Amino acid sequence: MFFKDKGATFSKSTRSSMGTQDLMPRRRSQASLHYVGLWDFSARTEEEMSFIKGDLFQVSETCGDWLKAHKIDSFGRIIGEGFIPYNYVAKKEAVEAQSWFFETLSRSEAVKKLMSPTNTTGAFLIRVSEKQGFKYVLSVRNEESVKHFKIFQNSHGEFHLNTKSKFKTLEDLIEYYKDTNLSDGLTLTRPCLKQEPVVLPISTTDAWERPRDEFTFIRRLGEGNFGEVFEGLWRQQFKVAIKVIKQDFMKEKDFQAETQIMKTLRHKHILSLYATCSVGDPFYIIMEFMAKGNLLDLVRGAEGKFLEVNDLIDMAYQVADGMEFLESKNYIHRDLAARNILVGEDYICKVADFGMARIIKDSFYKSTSSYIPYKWTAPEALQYNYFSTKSDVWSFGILLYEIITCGQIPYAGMDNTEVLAEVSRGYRMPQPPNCPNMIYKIMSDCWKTEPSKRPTFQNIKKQLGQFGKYEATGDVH
Ligand SMILES: Nc1ncnc2c1ncn2[C@@H]1O[C@H](COP(=O)(O)OP(=O)(O)OP(=O)(O)O)[C@@H](O)[C@H]1O
Repeated sequence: MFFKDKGATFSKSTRSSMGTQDLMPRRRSQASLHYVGLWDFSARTEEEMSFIKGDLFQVSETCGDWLKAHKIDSFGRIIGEGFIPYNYVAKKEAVEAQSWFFETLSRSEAVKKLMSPTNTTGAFLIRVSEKQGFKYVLSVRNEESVKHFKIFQNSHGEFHLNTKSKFKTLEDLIEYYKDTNLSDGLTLTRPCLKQEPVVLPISTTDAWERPRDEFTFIRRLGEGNFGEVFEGLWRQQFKVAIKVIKQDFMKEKDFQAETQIMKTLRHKHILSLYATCSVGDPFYIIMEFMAKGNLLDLVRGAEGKFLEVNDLIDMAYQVADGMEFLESKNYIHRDLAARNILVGEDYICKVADFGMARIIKDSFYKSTSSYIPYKWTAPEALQYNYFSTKSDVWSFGILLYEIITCGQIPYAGMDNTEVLAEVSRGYRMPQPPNCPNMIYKIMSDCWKTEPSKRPTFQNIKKQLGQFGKYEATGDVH
């Protein structure tokens, strides 16, 4: 039993199951931090704790996606304890608890959220920017478009859009621009509506290896070299993607080890792996479902025609963000390409299919040339099987080419053998029409023969982050 008595410690089994998430970077002691519930949450197990919006908590520890917390009343007395999902709460009195604060959100995600039919002109949100020189961006709906304003912070900690009007807090800035013209008569009205976050059906104590009968197949989404992918439901309630891999292709002994690592790689721009079914044939890999499918089909299709260069670069930025994370974990993808980037609602892009190369039998992956993505693979990887983060950087250059050309096949008209021969002789694809010089420069740097001369993903992300149009208000900063 857990949490029946106030002050009870977590049971051994709970702790050991948390151990699977110990590798996650988020686990740390959080003694006495106060949190507030943003949504109602119903506990599904004894370890979890139900709460309603507005409830207060003291969080003592973070364990992956869960917080170990005490519920407190307005006098600070403990009235309950258990695990709560991190995305249902925020630090009290912190900007995170505000309805208009959306944390790290890319430009295209902000646009999609604000353009949803539930919002009208003046709907706004504040998002965190990783770009240099400013920390926050104010994104505001203006009829059928969205305007983005940089929020600067001076050495006194004051926030401002221009040099005239400065504010102690972001709340003050928002109140001011509810009555004051931002640009062209635009003022702030209501915060952009937030969607309730999703909680995994898996609890803190469940194992990652799941019985097959927990999954129902809905429809086939596509087929790759090593199996099919289906949209499905987990325990009849939670939408997932199920990758079905035939055992013939699978290096069984590496499967558990590799998927174990993949499960710990949690990042906004990395596709989440939820569970596996590896008892019997075929194997299932249960993943996050991405409503808009793969990036290559998206940029080639009808929606691609409406995407502007800024939107395309924003997608590349998101991929670079995910890859920077894998780079920081020294994790090599080996098959980075637009077909392996998946796109969700709000155009969020996530790097997928990482680690697959390691769980597919070498006889299929290496010696069968039709499975080798020649046009995406760095020369040293093709010739000497030398894969590294820098060979991923090479592939990113090709992916950037695919994105900016809305899905053209790289090295058009050349077959695999010609590509290898030409690239080894120093040939590189020319600058595509409509490709900004700075983007072509990044591509060319990714394709340097000497791997160490190629940029890091951290650097690529920084360069891509320089792009983006911002509005000016009043006295331009
Ligand atoms: N998590 C997911 N959510 C939504 N659609 C997905 C998901 N995973 C895959 N798909 C769809 O299924 C298709 C096939 O995926 P799969 O990973 O098997 O093949 P691939 O990436 O095209 O090729 P391969 O992995 O064999 O090199 C994808 O192109 C994509 O459109």
